[in-house]
This record gives sequence, C-alpha cells and structure tokens, in this order.
Amino acid sequence: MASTRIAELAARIQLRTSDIDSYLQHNQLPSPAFDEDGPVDLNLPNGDLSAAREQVLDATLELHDLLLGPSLCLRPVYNGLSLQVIYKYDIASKVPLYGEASFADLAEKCSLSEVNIRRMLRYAMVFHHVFREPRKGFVAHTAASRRLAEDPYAGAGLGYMFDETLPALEQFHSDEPNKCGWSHYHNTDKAAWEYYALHPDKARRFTHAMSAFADGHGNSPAFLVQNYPWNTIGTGTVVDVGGSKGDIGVLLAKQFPDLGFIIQDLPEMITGASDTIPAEFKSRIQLQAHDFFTEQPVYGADVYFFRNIFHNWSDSRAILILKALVPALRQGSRLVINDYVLPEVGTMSLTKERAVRDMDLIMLTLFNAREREEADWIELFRKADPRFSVVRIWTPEGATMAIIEVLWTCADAA
Ligand SMILES: C[S@@+](CC[C@H](N)C(=O)[O-])C[C@H]1O[C@@H](n2cnc3c(N)ncnc32)[C@H](O)[C@@H]1O
Repeated sequence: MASTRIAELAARIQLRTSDIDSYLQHNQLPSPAFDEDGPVDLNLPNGDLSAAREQVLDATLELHDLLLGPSLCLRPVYNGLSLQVIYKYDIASKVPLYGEASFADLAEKCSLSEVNIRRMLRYAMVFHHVFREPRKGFVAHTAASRRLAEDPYAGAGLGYMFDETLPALEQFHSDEPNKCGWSHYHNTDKAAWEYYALHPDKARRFTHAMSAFADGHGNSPAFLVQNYPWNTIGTGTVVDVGGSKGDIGVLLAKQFPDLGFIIQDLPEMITGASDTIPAEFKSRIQLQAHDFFTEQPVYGADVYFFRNIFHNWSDSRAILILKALVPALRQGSRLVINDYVLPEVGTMSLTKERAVRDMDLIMLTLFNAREREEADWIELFRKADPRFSVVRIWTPEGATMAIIEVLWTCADAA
C-alpha cells in the first residue's frame, strides 16, 4: 500500500518521540506528565533533541489539522476566557499545593458563582491541562497550575498576554504607536511605553512577562549567547539599548568575563533594576536611563545591541532610533540585533513559523509595528543611513530569532 501523508506523519512522531524518550530514560529524567508533581519543562538540550521535539510538535499539529479537516480548520480554535479568569482571580494560589479545594470554596473566595467557577475550571482542565478534578466537585493542581501558583513570572506572562496582546481591533491603518488596537482597548491616546510610565504596576508586569517568555521554545537567549562571536570584542563595551532589567547582560557577562555592559532603558523601567544584577557582575554592568529616540550618550562603544526592540516599532519610528545612534558611532562600531526575521513561506518548521507570524500580529495589535523579512531589514538600514552596512543576517540552528550584524562604515563619523 502506498504511503500517505498521515501515515508518514504518524511514523515520524513515533520515531522522534522514541529518541526523546530514550534520552529522558537514559538520563533518569522525568517523563512529561501533567501530574501536579510532573516537570513544568522538558529541559531538553539544544541540538538534535530539541529538533526532535520540534519535529514531533510539527507533525502532531499537521496530523491533528489533517484529521480535523478543512471545514473545522475554519473555526476559531482558542477561547482564552478560562485562563483569563484563573489569572484575574489568582485561582492557582487559592488551591492548596498537593491538596484540594471545592468549587464552592473557590466560588466564595473569588466572589463568583459556583456555576461559573466550575465551567471555567473544567474548560481549563480539558483545553489547557490547568487543574484537575480528582473527585467530583473538588479541584487539585496539575504541573501547569502548580507553575502558576509557584512562579509569579508565569502569572505575569499570562496576564500580559490576555490584557494587552489579544485585543486586536480594527485600528491598523496607522503607523503611530498610540493609534493601535492596544491604545483603543485601553482608551488612551498614549503609546504603551508612555502608559507604562504612568502605571508602574503594568510596567512591572511587562518586565516580569519578558522574563517568563525568555525561556520560550526556540527563543532562549542561549542561542544568542552561543551563536554570536562575542569573544571577538575582546575587552570592549556592549551597550544594550532597551535592555530592560539587564537579564541578557548578566547572561553574557557570565560567559564573557572581559566584556563590559551598559544597559539602557527608560527611567521607569531601569529604576530598581540594579537589585536584580548579581553582586559579582555589578562592576561590569552599569545601568543607564536613556530614551533611544534621543542622541545616544555612549560614544564609540564596540557594540550597540538591540534585542526585541525594532519589532516594537513601525518603519518610520525604527529609522528615528537608528538616526539617534549615528552621532555616537565610530568607524567599525557594530550593531548586533536579535529579533525575528519573517521566513519565506514554508522554509521554517511549522511550530516556529506559527510563533513568528503570531508575534507579527501581536506587534500590530500592541504598537502598529511589524516583524520584517530579510529584505525589509536591509531596506530599513538603507533608509536610515547608507553608511550602515548589513554584514550578515542568520537564524542559528534551532532558534526562532535571528541575529543581524551591521557595521558602521564611515571614518568621519564622530
Ligand atoms: C520588548 S522589550 C525588550 C527588552 C530586552 N531587550 C529583551 O530582549 O528582553 C522592549 C524594551 O524597550 C524599552 N523601551 C521602549 N521605549 C523606549 C525608549 N524610548 N527608550 C529606551 N527604551 C525603550 C522598553 O522599556 C522595554 O524594556
């Protein structure tokens, strides 16, 4: 009998799952499970096993959609209300770890009706493996709900995604960051970053959400640390522009003991950030308040590094950020950018392509901004200043985010 697509996919799932299973068993690591004491992450090493995981995820997604059939693929697949309620009422912390709570108890604690608590949690159980019902009417944790109870960053990630990235409204005809779906939903004429300056609780949740997402599949900062030749900078200085609270600077400082770092961000983001820099790195990591639309105050650094920055801005704004950098550049200064590059259709794994295209629409909702294809990046630098020379754009094996290296090529630049 001729092989069919569904049979091929099923065979691939079996083969590559068995590679993962053998690795976990050989290293006496726990097998994936949703049980309350199950692992919240697989912790597979980068390389072949991460690739195996991605192949299985891709094959199961495709098999799932094929068996669903084209008509059902037209249905909205996701109703986030149950997770939104779990976040808003902090239900994970109201269920005792390794114990139980009744629907009635939870309803009372959340001031919600028992009917609504029950329908929300039962939805989350079947769609998200968040909570379980070990006996009728009682709720206990799974590994996923336990993570929400134990890790405040996981909650920040969920709340941020629901409150800020989902309201995709019809306002995408402008490139102004204060006329987007997000600002419409928040009933404000301020762009998100200005709004955060006035709402420190939201600013804090944003930085915590970024930390929660940093370990996401395919966008681990390890890809950046391992795949850019940082050692060629010697004892130089890296300015991390829009570096939030310095997580990436710390990771790089650990690996490259000769490098110094200046982490720049808006004053309200950088305030208090020094508390999270471990004492051993404080002499090599400075924090500096700086608005990247104003002239760059650090002259002649070896590298100006931008991670997850340009995708937050429309082309007209991204060009302003680049122009504000120009007065500080000297011949040979490098820009290193860690951001997404939209793939040619079908050249990336389905899992990664979904993640990147998802991010593209999130950027539209939040900021009227965009992810860019390789040619868009090259055009962006050309329009900002022809003295920017794009040296290389590449996506390291296994990564979702690309690395873009750009050289400043004018000897006269101050
Ligand atoms: C998506 S986050 C990326 C943070 C960090 N680079 C990372 O990859 O984890 C964007 C950062 O840009 C900062 N930002 C926004 N507007 C800025 C401005 N005008 N000047 C400096 N930083 C700004 C935000 O505060 C935020 O920390």
